[in-house]
Amino acid sequence: MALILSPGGFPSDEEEIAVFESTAAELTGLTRPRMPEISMISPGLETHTSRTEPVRLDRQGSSDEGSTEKVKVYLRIRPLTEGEKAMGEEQGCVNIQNEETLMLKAPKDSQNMRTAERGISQSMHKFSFSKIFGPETTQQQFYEWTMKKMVKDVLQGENRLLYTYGVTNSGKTYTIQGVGREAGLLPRALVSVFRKLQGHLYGAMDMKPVMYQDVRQLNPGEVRAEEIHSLFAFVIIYLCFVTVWDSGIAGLSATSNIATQLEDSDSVCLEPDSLSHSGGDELEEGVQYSVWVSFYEIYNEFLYDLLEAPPSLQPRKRATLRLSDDKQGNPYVKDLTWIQVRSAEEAWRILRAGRRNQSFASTHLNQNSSRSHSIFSIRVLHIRPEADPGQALRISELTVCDLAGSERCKDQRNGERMKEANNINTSLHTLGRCIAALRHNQNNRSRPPQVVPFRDSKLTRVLQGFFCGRGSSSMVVNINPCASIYDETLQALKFSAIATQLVQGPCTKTRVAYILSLLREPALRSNDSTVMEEGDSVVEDSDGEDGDATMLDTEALLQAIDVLKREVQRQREERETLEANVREEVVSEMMEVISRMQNDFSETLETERALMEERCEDKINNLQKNLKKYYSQELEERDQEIEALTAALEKKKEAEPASILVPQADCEGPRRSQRLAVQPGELSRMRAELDQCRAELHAKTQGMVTPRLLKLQLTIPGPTGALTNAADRKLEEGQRRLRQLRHDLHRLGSNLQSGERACCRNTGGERLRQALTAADETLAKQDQILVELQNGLMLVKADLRRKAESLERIQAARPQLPPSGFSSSTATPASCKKRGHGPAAAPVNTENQPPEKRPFFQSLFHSRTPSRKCKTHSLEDTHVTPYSRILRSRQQSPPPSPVPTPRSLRGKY
Ligand SMILES: Nc1ncnc2c1ncn2[C@@H]1O[C@H](COP(=O)(O)OP(=O)(O)OP(=O)(O)O)[C@@H](O)[C@H]1O
Repeated sequence: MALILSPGGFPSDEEEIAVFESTAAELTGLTRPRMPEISMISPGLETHTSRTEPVRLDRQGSSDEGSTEKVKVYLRIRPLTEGEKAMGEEQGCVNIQNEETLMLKAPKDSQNMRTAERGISQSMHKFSFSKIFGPETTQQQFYEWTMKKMVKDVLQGENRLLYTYGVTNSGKTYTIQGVGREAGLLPRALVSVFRKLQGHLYGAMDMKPVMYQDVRQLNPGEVRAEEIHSLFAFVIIYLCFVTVWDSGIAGLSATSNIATQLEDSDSVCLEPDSLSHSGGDELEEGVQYSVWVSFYEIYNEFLYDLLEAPPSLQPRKRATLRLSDDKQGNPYVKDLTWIQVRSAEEAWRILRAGRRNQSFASTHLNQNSSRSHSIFSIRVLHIRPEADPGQALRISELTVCDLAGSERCKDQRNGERMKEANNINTSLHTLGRCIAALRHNQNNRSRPPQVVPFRDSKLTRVLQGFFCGRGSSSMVVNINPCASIYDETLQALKFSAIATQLVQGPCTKTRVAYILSLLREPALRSNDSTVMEEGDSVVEDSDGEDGDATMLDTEALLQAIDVLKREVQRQREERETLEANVREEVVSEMMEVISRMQNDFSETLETERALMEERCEDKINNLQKNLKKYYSQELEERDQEIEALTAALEKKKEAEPASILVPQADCEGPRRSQRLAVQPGELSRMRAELDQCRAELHAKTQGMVTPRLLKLQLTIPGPTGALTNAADRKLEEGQRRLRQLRHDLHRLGSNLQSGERACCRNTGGERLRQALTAADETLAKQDQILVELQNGLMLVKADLRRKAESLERIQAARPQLPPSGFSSSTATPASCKKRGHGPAAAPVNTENQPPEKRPFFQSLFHSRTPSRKCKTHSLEDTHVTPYSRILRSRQQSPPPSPVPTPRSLRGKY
């Protein structure tokens, strides 16, 4: 935690947005949103006492306490010490403008100034108080203004609370207890009380305050025990027995040292002269007073009795006290020690003895810092011994609470101090929240009240009664004008600003008047004629609003109770009806709101949907437009390309001699060229491969022709068997190469197919596909022809073998003939001419060759078209189309090689 908790739950400086003026501080949102807690204290009216039951007494209010009177908040500024001045703490940050107004000006090194420089908060703050007391104010002056009237009120039967609040080392303890001859408020109040009660003290000890604010009639045994207890306590006090208590938390050494210091230095002088004499003129005639005191502290959210007598001399762990509620739900400290005192000195000594048990410690700001909230109470029993012996008329109380100083947790170097500071700040914070909630409820009476979080800390729980009608409270704010603790001082003043807005809780007198008015109400009495009649007499006896309930007789009071019960019942029913109506209204309003929200939501949804649809449509239209544009551009480009290719093809066609083109190739050429042009890279590669194939095919064809011719030449003169075998080998090799070529051709066909596919996607694919199918069919036909040619070849080979055999036989028959006669290149031209077909064709062969086989053999190497047979071989190599060349290469492939069927090829397309 970096900064001290703001007790009132105020926003930090960073959150401030305007000049802070205490009287205008708004305190909304400080309480938790839960159902209201019933915190009003019912005063009760019982006056009958029994000897065993606790007695509930009424608290009579004074005439000057109205329900609209603001809570008194006094500001006291302590003087700077010489040391502090020397350290430059005097920077004029605290300025008294007049008796009620204080101006704070942030010193340059303060957090407030830093935030002010950033424009987040203001550096000047104005606060209003009931009265401001400067550093020069004496203890006597301060008492006169603050406590004197409270003492008077208490003796008249009222309950009063005075508590000090401020940063540590700001002078709270000094104000309450004083130092040396500078007696504080409490010793002065004690002196004043006993002076006023001089001659009016009740001597017996048979009545004792118990619980919340009851009186217990003691039996003789209890009286004796009480006397022994008091005597024991006094013995301890008078012997100045220094009992060292171990709080179990704070540690021994600090406590014992402080106790010694108190004993040595903190001897407040109760000088009679210091108090202006005031007799007991205002006291009731015939009433005697019994004065009891108690002293306890709240340390780390535990309650410790500071007047508990030690059972042994050994230090021991202190017992904690419990908080309990009486039947009416009023909180009280259970088993708290109450000691009857007969003089101010006795009371003062008890206070001093209790202080030895209090938790003090040395902090960096205060060497003798109170680490707990200490609460000293004086209860006065008002007794009429003659008129009503053994009964207390009423009980009143003066409580003085010295709150522990708030301090920044981060300043604590010790872990225990840190824990203490945390608890102190938390309880002070809760006190601030309670005050804020009370103020909110007072300012907004028409609205349901906020929950006042009294139960959130022990401190607020024990002080709850003073804020809820048990009595009135006053607050003393102590500040230290040191510049170094300016930020903490500012927070303390903000907290006090809330209290200045608080109105005192309704006094008891108002309630009595209310009860009496109920008895006078004819409407209430109409249901019960008896009550009305008897109530009339009550009304006659009563003195309007100022009437005293104690003046009524028992019967009247019983009837009043009945009336009140009915009134309670009526109010309860009214409230239930009101609640039901409110709930109904809330529900209907909520339903309206929900339906309105639903409609709004549907409208919004509809609008959103329309908007989305519109956007989507726009997007689709844009997309369509773009696609259309893109594809039309693409098509245009393709068309242009096709046109260009067609033009180029036609041009080429015109340039090429038409005679060398096969019809199929003629019709297919341009289309294929178109495809090739579409895929220039791929098709040029294929074209190159085709050319290569063509070259190879040509070479093979030559290779095949040559062996055959050679064979024909050699069959006649040479050993025909060897030549035939060599020719066969060559033929087989040629066939193998042909197969390879066929395979290559097939691959090329696949490539062409993929190229065509790519081409067909964007161009007239269907037409191309049809053309290819037609080409395939042509290919198939050519294959068929090829097969036939293969068969023919086989026949030729067989014929050749036969011829070779006959040649051998002839040679065998004519051994004188030279064997090289036919094979020599110098063979007689006559013999050659006889054959009519060049040197390769032997006359025997020609004669033995079946006449129909020759065209077949020739067709193996030439076009089948008779009109083109006249074309030379050189033209075949240079001018035939690639497709016709491929076809021819297929025709030359041997029969065993797999021939692709038209069906299988078609399937590929
Ligand atoms: N009005 C004053 N005139 C002279 N001295 C004062 C005055 N107020 C306080 N002092 C001195 O200031 C010092 C701190 O005062 P005190 O112990 O009362 O502070 P405190 O607020 O009770 O601190 P803590 O909360 O830590 O207990 C003491 O030495 C006290 O004597």
